[in-house]
Amino acid sequence: MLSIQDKVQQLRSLVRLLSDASEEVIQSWLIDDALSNSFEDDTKSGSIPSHRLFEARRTLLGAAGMIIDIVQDPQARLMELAAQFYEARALHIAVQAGIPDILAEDNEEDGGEKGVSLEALALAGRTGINAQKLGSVLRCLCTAHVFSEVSPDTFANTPTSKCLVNNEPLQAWISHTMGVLSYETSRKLPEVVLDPTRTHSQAPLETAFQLAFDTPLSIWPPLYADYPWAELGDATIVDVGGGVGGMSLDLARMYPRLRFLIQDQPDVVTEARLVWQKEYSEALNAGRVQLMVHDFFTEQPFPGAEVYILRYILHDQNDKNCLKILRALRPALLIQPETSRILICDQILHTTFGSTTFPALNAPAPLPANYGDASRFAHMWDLSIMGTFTGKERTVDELSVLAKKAGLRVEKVWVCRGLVWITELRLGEEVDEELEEDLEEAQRDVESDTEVEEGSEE
Ligand SMILES: C[S@@+](CC[C@H](N)C(=O)[O-])C[C@H]1O[C@@H](n2cnc3c(N)ncnc32)[C@H](O)[C@@H]1O
Repeated sequence: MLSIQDKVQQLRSLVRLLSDASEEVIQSWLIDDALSNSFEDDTKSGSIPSHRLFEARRTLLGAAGMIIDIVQDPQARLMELAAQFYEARALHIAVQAGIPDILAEDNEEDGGEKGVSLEALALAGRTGINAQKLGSVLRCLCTAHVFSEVSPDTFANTPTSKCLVNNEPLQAWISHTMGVLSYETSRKLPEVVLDPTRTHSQAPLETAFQLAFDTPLSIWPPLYADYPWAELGDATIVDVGGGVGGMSLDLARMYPRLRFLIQDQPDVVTEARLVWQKEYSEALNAGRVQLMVHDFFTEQPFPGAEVYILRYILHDQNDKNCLKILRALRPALLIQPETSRILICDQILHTTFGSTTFPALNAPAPLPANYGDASRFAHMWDLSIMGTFTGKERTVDELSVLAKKAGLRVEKVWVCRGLVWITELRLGEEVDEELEEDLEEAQRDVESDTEVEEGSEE
């Protein structure tokens, strides 16, 4: 329990941090504006902030989150947290009803300042939603700055909701990926986490997703600026479990010298070929891009490449499967160990305690080591993954352990200015797999003996 003096000191130091970080943000805005690096664009999702702005923003968010925690009444804060899904539901509804687009359409000539009346929004040809209920939904979101009530019962877009206008991918992500898949999955999460049997299951098909959708099936649902791709010259990139090659397609367009080999399961490779024929047939016809069926749990058939990408692969898998995937890749690094690398592209989960292996990643005190509020989405996403795949987002310390067990090592964490970072692995010391398996088996024996003994005492 903090003494009043400690609280006073903490709050003062956080407010100073907030003020310094705000000044950094202002300076970045002014520099961007002077360089006419469209200020408007910087408020839109997807644009990459400067390193300075990225750092200042996460410091600001982390400090603001801590200030709220210190200042708010704990019971009120917990109640707010417990009910936060209503805000998310309001956003799902507003997007599903097409509110941002309607507000933009009706306000084209006056730049959106005047707003649209609730009555007009509720019309059958627009949303057809009861005006009073729509008002409650929109006011909930106004409170979170997503829309603004510019005069009584009249609403307009804000810079935040403008980001949704004509933005089909983001609208689909909010209304479908989050509003249906993740929301329904999250409803079943307590049933899995609190169930004495299900809580221990690592089976990919025994998650909250299967419960939520009453299905035995699984689902399979960017990083181009902050890794030195251009320095790779005409290197070959093997996109392991590359899907239809979305990441390779973007990189191939941006870096015309790079070559690609996309590997996936047979059906996906067939679909990938159609996608490439439509999107970038020249690369396919010139042999710059090749497609190949490969099961990533088996030894990599294309050794000696400079880069092996694993994007959104490991976070779908439990530790045992990750180890299999990494071990299957290790022999491919033996041919050119000084240049070959594995790039893991996933969110790096950062805890409030911080990393012990990569302390440079930790935020400076008094912020939580993960920049607190700046990391909230990563942790929510971790729960979403847990509910869907029995996979997990991992910390760099957890990835280091996996890498070591696979005879690899973490060379560097590339902090990309977005949600997904790149963890670069290089060849490490060979691990005696048999010895490792013996040790694991012995450990399992000890654990089961202990369970029996505990059981017999009861
Ligand atoms: C979440 S998707 C990621 C796709 C791609 N890396 C991306 O970032 O867009 C996972 C991919 O792994 C592929 N996959 C699943 N099991 C596989 C296996 N055993 N061998 C190869 N690919 C596999 C799936 O078909 C899917 O394309």
